[in-house]
Amino acid sequence: MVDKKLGGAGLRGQSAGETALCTVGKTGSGLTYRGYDIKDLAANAQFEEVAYLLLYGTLPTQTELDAYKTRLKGMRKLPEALKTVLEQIPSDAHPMDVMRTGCSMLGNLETEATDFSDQLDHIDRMLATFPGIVNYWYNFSHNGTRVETETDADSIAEQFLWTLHDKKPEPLHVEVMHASLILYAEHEFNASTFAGRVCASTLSDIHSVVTGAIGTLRGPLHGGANEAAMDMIQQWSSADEAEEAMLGMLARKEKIMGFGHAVYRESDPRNAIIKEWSKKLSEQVGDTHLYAVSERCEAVMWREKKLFCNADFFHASAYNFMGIPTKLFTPIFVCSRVSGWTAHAMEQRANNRIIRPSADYTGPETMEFVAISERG
Ligand SMILES: CC(=O)SCCNC(=O)CCNC(=O)[C@H](O)C(C)(C)COP(=O)(O)OP(=O)(O)OC[C@H]1O[C@@H](n2cnc3c(N)ncnc32)[C@H](O)[C@@H]1OP(=O)(O)O
Ligand SMILES: O=C([O-])CC(=O)C(=O)O
Repeated sequence: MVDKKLGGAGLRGQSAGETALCTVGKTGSGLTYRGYDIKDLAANAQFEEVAYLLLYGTLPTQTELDAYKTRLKGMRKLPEALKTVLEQIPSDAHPMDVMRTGCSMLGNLETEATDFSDQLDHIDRMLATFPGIVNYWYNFSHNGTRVETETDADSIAEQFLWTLHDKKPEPLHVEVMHASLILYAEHEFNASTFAGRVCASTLSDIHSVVTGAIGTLRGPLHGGANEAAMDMIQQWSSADEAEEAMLGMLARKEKIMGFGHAVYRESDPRNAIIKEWSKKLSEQVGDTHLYAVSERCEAVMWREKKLFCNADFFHASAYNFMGIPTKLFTPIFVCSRVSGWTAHAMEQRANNRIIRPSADYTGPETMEFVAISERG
């Protein structure tokens, strides 16, 4: 991975526009949001501070943060028509599809003005409702209960866990969720953000931007990797078993989810942070093997392939230790990244030209048209 080639297919390494929101790998393995190092943000900030930074341009003062959190708290109620739709979605649906539908339905009920003058209201509403949307559906379809989304939770981090388990979560878990949401909030021109920016560049509405981005994040090569990593590591009951299985996967040239990155060359700075939280949670729950398995996977991938854990890998064990069902992992990513997606949409709108690149044609040269009756 150290000699990663930045070129060729996938627009790798090519600039596709400007942003003032984020740098990825500018200093090798660094990540900054509006100039602030991810390590400082994850260690010291709440997720709402980071969302405010991305959406409103500066870190909030204490008064601004308090007002912002109060505003978001007041926006958690789900419209009855949205609840009705969520209740129709079967329990075996993928929660990312639920998020996609939930976002789209919200856009039908609360449509953005065509001059975008209320864009921030809709963005804040999505931030406030997304945890409730996925967990309302989850609880209804899995437990037959209609969970209250207007909770007393102090933050989006707490709101996610509260609406999932229908009770006030423990402080350590809320702290981990803040860090996790901060780590996932923004990442320059990643696939889902780029999809969102393409949509925004057509002057489409903010719910279409986010719906498209959710569909793009869903895939296992992007946000879906945290779930795929969990499915993989939970098969193994010891580090030795994990190592043997991984060597087999590598020999068969299988992709190992949660490793590698399109931009970083040597490490993903988010990994060390979530890994530390995973370790702490592992000790808290008395885990006997999952963290050890994860660490061995990391060592084997580096030793064999010089591939490193990306943000997703240790998120898998961390979320698992907090009792979060695997299929809800990527929706948490949505609850966070909606801040980055929409900050990019606003940035695109503020200086817009439709995104429409060219293609290198590889099809046949001029063909003579043959009438349908004469085709063999
Ligand atoms: C939050 C996020 O979205 S982070 C990304 C989450 N996605 C994953 O974890 C999925 C697994 N990882 C991958 O598929 C890739 O590493 C990606 C999609 C993240 C990046 O893709 P690319 O930029 O095309 O990868 P890159 O050019 O570094 O690949 C170099 C080589 O390493 C291999 N490689 C890269 N990642 C992996 C992996 N996880 N497992 C096995 N081999 C891998 C590639 O197949 C390629 O081999 P080749 O030269 O023989 O074809
Ligand atoms: O930047 C990317 O390609 C993927 C990624 O890590 C992210 O979106 O967080």
